[in-house]
Amino acid sequence: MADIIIKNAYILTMDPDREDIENGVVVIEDGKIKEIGKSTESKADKEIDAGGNVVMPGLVNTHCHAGMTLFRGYADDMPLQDWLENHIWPAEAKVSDEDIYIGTQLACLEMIRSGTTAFADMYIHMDKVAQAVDESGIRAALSYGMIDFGDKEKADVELEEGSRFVREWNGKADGRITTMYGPHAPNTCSRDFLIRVKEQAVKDNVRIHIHVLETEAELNYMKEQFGVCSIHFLKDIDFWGDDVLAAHCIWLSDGDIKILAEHGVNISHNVTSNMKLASGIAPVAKLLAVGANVSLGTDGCASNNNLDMFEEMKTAALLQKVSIMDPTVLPARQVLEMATVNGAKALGIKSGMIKEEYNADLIIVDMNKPHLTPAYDIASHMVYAANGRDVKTTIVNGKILMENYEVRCLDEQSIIEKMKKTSKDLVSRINS
Ligand SMILES: CSC[C@H]1O[C@@H](n2cnc3c(O)ncnc32)[C@H](O)[C@@H]1O
Ligand SMILES: [Zn+2]
Repeated sequence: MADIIIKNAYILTMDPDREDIENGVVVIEDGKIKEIGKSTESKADKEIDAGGNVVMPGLVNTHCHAGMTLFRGYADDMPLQDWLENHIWPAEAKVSDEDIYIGTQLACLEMIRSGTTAFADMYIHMDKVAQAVDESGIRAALSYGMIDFGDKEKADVELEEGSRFVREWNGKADGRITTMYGPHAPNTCSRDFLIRVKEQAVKDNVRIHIHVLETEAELNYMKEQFGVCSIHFLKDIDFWGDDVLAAHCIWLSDGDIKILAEHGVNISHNVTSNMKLASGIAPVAKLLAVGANVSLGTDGCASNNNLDMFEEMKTAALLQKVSIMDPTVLPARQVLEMATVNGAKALGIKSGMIKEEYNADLIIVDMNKPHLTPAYDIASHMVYAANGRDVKTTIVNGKILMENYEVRCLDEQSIIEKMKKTSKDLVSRINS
């Protein structure tokens, strides 16, 4: 007996070996996709009639600071350095475990509502992040964000905390939680520290999540300090590999692009955050053209200001087209691939496709909407016309987290109320 059968679905498989299936079925058992096709002989405890709506892989957000929902709209309209040093970091110094817990609960709620089934996170108070992820039912690759600023004692403390977190949470929550090392960036972490982090990550067999070349200021700093850009600097210390998830990668030369592709580095393109902070335009079309694995991320809510991956898909496509003045770059299917297949590859999870034996991480998108009518091309609609509010049902690891717009795994109203109170308390703490 299977757990769930979804019938009457337009299945957007995202599997390169399998075309979309109209009027299809998806059979789910033990957290995995057991069968897909036109019909099935299987029986299940639960049947969902998709009503002709779209069933597709859940979206994978490959760069987030989930707890930063706490700072949604807190410090807008300024460049990265001023934003981080004068607003965000002083505020983060005042947050408590409980603040991060509620911030992450809200983020999970927002992601589940808008069709994200897995995300990569780098932040602080990570035990609370992991607890919120565990309880929500979502999937995540979590890392404690480490900064040493060249201070040896701080480096030891940060690496110890990063390692403790990696060991304590890897594989927890029925395997929904995996862990990574999270050195913040090449201009906030010392060379020695980055070497130690890489060694430790290899030893522990986990991946690394890092910000790279997000700003021109970082590029200039690295050239002044080390005579090379961050890409060459990290190459020289043997940091690069397919175990690395590099967020942003905006200020790249053609040579840098080649290095990233040759080393199989996973690159998270965080287009809305890059536009809001006016950090620059990442050369996504060039990266994809040389075979680099580029996925999509929202970044934190203070630089976005939401976690809607449908918005990221549309904005990523439009910005590349206009920046290169070529409407053929990043067509809808390729953007969908970035948000699903490539994202899953970046996190090292068997998700991102509707395919037998893959994790049952999938969503149902409600097509019965004025802005989705008519529907000539489903992939086009998912990228250019739909938004996160069109997601009707979200399933992760074979568990229904939201059905017919009703979130089951979290108490939505209580989380919203708690965040309203928490944000008021936090602002008075920051200003005191
Ligand atoms: C030490 S935990 C992670 C750290 O990163 C900060 N952060 C959030 N968004 C960005 C960004 O776009 N670039 C660099 N750093 C960012 C976050 O506030 C945490 O302090
Ligand atoms: Zn970030």
